[in-house]
Amino acid sequence: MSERHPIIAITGSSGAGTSTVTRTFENIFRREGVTAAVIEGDSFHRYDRKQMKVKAAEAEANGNQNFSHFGAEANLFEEIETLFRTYSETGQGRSRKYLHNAEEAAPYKQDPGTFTAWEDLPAGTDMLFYEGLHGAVVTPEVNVAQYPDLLVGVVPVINLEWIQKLWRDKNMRGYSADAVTDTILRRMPDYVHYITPQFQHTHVNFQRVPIVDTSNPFVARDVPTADESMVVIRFAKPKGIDFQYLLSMVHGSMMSRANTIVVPGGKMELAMQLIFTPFIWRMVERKKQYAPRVG
Ligand SMILES: Nc1ncnc2c1ncn2[C@@H]1O[C@H](COP(=O)(O)OP(=O)(O)OP(=O)(O)O)[C@@H](O)[C@H]1O
Ligand SMILES: O=C(CO)[C@H](O)[C@H](O)COP(=O)(O)O
Repeated sequence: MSERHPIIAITGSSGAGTSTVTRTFENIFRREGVTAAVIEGDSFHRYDRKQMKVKAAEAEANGNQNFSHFGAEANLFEEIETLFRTYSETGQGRSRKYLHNAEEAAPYKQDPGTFTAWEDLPAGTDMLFYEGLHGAVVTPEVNVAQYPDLLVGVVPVINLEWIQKLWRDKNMRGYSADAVTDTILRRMPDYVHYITPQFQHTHVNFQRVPIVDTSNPFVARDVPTADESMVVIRFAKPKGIDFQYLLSMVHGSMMSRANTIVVPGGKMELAMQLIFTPFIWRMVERKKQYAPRVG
């Protein structure tokens, strides 16, 4: 935790919706005049696409069919921890990008599936914003979860997560349904060991729940829309959260537990704005108290 150089981390599986949530935060940042250094978790994969194929084949030859982008061996957990620690102490650090498709790769004149060079973060940012797979990872070797001042989990129920992943990987990244299904299967042990345990460290979880039948995600043609879903929002420490205010502002919301509010899917962005804008105000205020005084 750092008053001077705060960190927000949005953590979730592939296709969970962390990029979608990031756009909501970017709107809040723009409105509130906050500059954030935005980090994409995929840039902390250990291998580029070609190397990953080789490593997966080697693992398979040694009897491991579950080598995956969710696990410790295929990611640079230490570097994520170092980035968070360095930023919280100094407001600086290094990042790069993983270029998923031709569109992302074109501006860099690189091939899809490669990394850009490591670069220093821009100077003078108000906060670090991480979005990706491992923002709250804890293993015997690393503890990434100890650093963020605000740690948000994005976790649709699993059938919806798979539908979202299948839709995005087919339509935006050019993979076949069979290839995505194989990836989901290969990643399952790492999903259980590295992805889900993070949600016990997060401060707030957003769980999208469809209210239409998603019983066979592998044949679904469309992602259930916002109107076809509800969002369960759970606060690890509800003290200080003004639920009455949220209930009055978000039409159609209700409490399902003392620390859990449920909102219609179409109100997720509004709920996020109402919940997170005051957090960001407080972070900016605390940061200002530490700013060197001029004159
Ligand atoms: N709240 C939402 N309402 C409707 N659809 C959503 C919502 N969130 C995500 N989706 C759908 O899920 C797809 C995946 O979302 P997104 O790209 O945000 O995932 P991600 O977690 O960033 O994945 P990755 O980390 O692999 O890039 C989107 O293309 C969109 O179709
Ligand atoms: O979304 C992902 C993880 O969050 C991707 O699966 C990962 O970044 C690897 O991408 P690719 O298999 O296309 O090289």
